[in-house]
Amino acid sequence: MSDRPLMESEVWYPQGTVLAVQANFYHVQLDSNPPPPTPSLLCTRRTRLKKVGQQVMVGDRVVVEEPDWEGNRGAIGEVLPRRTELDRPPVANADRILLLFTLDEPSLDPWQLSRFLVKAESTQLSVELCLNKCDLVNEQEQEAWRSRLRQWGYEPLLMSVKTGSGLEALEQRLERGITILAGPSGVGKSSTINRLIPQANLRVAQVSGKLGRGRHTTRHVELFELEQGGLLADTPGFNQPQLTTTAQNLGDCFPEIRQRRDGNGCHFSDCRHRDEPGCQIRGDWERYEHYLTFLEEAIAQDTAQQHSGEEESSFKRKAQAGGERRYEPKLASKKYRRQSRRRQHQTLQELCEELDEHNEP
Ligand SMILES: Nc1nc2c(ncn2[C@@H]2O[C@H](COP(=O)(O)OP(=O)(O)OP(=O)(O)O)[C@@H](O)[C@H]2O)c(=O)[nH]1
Ligand SMILES: [Zn+2]
Repeated sequence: MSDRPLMESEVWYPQGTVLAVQANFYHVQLDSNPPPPTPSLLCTRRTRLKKVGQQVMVGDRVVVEEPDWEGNRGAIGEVLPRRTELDRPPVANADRILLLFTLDEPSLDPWQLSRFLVKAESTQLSVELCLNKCDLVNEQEQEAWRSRLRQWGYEPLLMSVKTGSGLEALEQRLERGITILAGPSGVGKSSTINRLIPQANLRVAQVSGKLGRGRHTTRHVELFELEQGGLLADTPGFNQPQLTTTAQNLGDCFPEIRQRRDGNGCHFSDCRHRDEPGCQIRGDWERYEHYLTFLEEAIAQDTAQQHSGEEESSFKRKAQAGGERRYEPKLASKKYRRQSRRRQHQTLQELCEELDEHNEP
């Protein structure tokens, strides 16, 4: 077997990660060989990938064929299977969302934070919470918030871009995989990126110039390499994210609920945790009030969606009259069913539409 000639398909090609997409070009950061700094190649996409409609996203793991080391060029011949996929911001293989907030300037609004957390949890990526500008508040206040947020199920990282405190710990939390940075306006997202990735400014400016648009549009996403490892994507600020989780899935977005139901579940598998007998979730925990409020929103949205679905389906029946009838299986609401991938896309899509609205003139 070892004597037979090497088939073309067995030739070793380098692999890498797509950091940015510009028109039909892909910036691919090659894996550790040769380290560091790992060369980045400007790649095109093989025609056969185009033919089968294989898209290449930022964050994709790809195989680069025929690398031209002198000219720093290559061609993407294969996209490896994605672990996760967000539609908008369009990022493949993201691992976590880093939510950045502040205790002061602007002061922390628990409801707003809760909304952001639920929205972030609804992507099913892991969620890191970071509180910036801790130079503006005293130790006591910091400690009070820390223990309060622990009750919510989060271990917040307090930091200050201004003094540099906490930045090392932040880098440690981000040193593996792909992180998506999000948070309301003015909390220091740009400052954080510029501090962690000094060359980000420069690269962003170049890309923006070519594309003729600012960096704060969700259609342009770029991954920045952190010095300690890990990749960071920036998303623009937005103020009140619209919650799009179904009533059934809302509980999944609260660590307090996930934790409480790990013991004995509620008596009813579709318990909404309001006034049902045998509920294990209802009770004296701070964000229970948030849960109830968001639940009302979710129920209203579910109902609105159901109505529009009914209209749509009666239209379809008419359109198909006399033709072939198709029955689609309905998914029964299972206890704690995780959101489908489609749902995940919708959620992010909505998130991004809000971002666009907020940022584009
Ligand atoms: N005191 C203090 N101010 C900070 C700190 N980090 C950032 N700032 C200030 O906060 C303001 C907002 O910072 P940005 O980095 O622009 O915030 P952003 O989150 O990118 O804001 P958007 O672009 O609106 O989304 C700036 O005036 C920063 O100088 C900090 O750690 N301490
Ligand atoms: Zn319950």
